[in-house]
Amino acid sequence: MQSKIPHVVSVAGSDSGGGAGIQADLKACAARRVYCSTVITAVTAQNTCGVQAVNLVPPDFVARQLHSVLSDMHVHVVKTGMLPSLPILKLLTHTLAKFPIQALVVDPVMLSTSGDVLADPSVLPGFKHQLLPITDIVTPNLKEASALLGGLPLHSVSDMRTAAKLIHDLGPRNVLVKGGHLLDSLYSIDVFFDGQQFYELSSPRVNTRNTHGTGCTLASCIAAELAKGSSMLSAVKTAKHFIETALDYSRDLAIGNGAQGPFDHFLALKNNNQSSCRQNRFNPNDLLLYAVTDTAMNRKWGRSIAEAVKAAVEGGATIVQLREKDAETQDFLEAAKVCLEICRSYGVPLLINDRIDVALACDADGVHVGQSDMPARLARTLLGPEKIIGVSCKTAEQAQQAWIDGADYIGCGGVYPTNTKANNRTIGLDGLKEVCQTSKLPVVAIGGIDLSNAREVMEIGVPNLKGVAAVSALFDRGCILTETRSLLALVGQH
Ligand SMILES: Nc1ncnc2c1ncn2[C@@H]1O[C@H](COP(=O)(O)OP(=O)(O)OP(=O)(O)O)[C@@H](O)[C@H]1O
Ligand SMILES: Cc1ncc(CO)c(N)n1
Ligand SMILES: [Mg+2]
Repeated sequence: MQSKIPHVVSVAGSDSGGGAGIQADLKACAARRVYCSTVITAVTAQNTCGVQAVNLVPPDFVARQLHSVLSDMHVHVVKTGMLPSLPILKLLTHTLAKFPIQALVVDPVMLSTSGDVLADPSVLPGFKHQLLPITDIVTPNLKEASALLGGLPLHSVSDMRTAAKLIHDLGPRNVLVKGGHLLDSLYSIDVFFDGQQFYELSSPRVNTRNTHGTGCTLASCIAAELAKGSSMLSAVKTAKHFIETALDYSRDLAIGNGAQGPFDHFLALKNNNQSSCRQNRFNPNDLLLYAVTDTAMNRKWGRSIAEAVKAAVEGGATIVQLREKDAETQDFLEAAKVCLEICRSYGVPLLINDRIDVALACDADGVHVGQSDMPARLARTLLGPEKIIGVSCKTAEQAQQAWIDGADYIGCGGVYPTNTKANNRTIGLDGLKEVCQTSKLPVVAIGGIDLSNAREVMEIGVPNLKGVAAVSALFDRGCILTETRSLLALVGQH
C-alpha cells in the first residue's frame, strides 16, 4: 500500500553543529510537517567557526542506506545536499534510476559559508552530466552557480538571471539561483527560472549572523512542499517565506562563538533562557490564591486591568486569570501582554478565560474554559502540551471528562451564591467535597468566597483541594493589595 504521508529522503552530510546538512533537513521537514528519512554521505566536524574535519562515508555504505530506505518506504521526493565525491554522486544517479520518485531537488553543496571545501572538484562534471539532467530543481548559491558555469563571475541580479538560464541548459527542469551572498543590504533576492519565465523572489534581508544552514533548509522546504503536492513555484515561494520568518525570529539567538550561527526552525527557542519565561509546567500549589479579574469591577473602581493585576500579585495572588467578558479583542490582547509581563516578573502564571486566540497571541501560560466554551481536548491540541488548561466543573462527571481531555486542574463551584455570574447554580460545600473526592485533578474552589468563608472551604479536608479563587473579594474592594494579603493569610495556613 502506498503511504499518504509526504516523505522526503535527504541525501546529505552531517553537521555536528546541528545547523546545516542532515540536521537542517530533518528540522526543516519536521517544521513543514513532512516525514524525512536520511542517507548520510559524510560526517563533518563543524561548528559556527567553520569545518574542522570531514569524513566520507564509503560509497557502498551510502548505497546500502539508499537501498534500505528506497526499497522499503514510499518516498515522494529526494533532496540532495553534500555529495562529497564522484563515486557517491554516481551511485546516487544509478540508484535513482531504479526507484521512481516524484521529484529530485538538488542543492549542489560545494563550499561551506566559512569557505571550507565540502565536495571534491571532480563532482562538478558529475553534477553537469549525470545529476542535473534528471533534476527537477537545482538550488545553487552564487559561488556554486559560478562553479557550474566554469567560473563565470556573478555579481548582480542580472548576472543571476544569466546564470539561471545557462544552468537550465544543463538539463534541470527548474533553477533557483540563491542571492543570500549578494551584496545588497536591503533585500535577499533569489532568481527562479522554470525554462520559460524568470521570477525574482525578494525578501527583506534579515540583519543577523544566524544564517548557517539557510541553503540546506531552503532546499528541504522546497522538497517538503513538493512532497505535499505543491507546484514548483509555490513550493519555492513557501520555502523562501519560511526562511525569512525563521531568520527574523532567530536574529538574536546566540549559539556558538563563531561568525555564523544556526537559526531555529521551530520558532520556539528565543525565550527559552530568559527569566521572563516560566521554567516549570503547572504546579498545583499555584492554585492557592487564584485571582480572577472582572471588567465591570475594574470599571467601577476606575482601574485598568494591569493595575488590578499588579496589586493582586503584589498582595500574593499565586495565579491570575483574566476574565474580560466584553472587552474588544485588541484591547484585551494589549492588556494581556502587559499583565503577562507583570505576572512573569513575579513568577505567577497568567491564564486567559475562554479566549484561546488571545492566549495564543500573547503566549499566556494557559486558559480556563467553561463547560460551554472550547472543549478542553481541543484547547490542548491548539495550545500544546506545555500550557495550563483549567475547566469549570460542577459534577463528578464533568471532572472525569476534564481529566480525560487533558486538563491540568478544575475550578469547582459556585460554592456560595455569587453575583459575578448570572444563573449559576450553587453547589455548596457538600457539592465541592463530592467533586473533589472523585476528581483525579487538583481543584480550586470558586464562587462567593471571601474573608468570611475561605477558611471553612479549605477545611473540608480533601487533599486535592488546592486553593480558592476570588473575584469580588479582591477586585470589588478599595485596596486590592490589602484584601489579597488578608485572604492569602487565611488560606495559606492550610
Ligand atoms: N540575511 C538574510 N535575510 C534573508 N534571507 C536570507 C539571508 N541570507 C540568506 N537568505 C536566503 O536564504 C536562502 C539561502 O541562501 P544562500 O545564498 O545563503 O544559500 P547557501 O549559501 O547555500 O546557504 P548555506 O549557508 O546553508 O550553505 C536564500 O533564499 C536567501 O535569499
Ligand atoms: C554537512 C553540511 N552540508 C551542507 C552545508 C552547507 O551549508 C554544510 N555547511 N554542512
Ligand atoms: Mg549552501
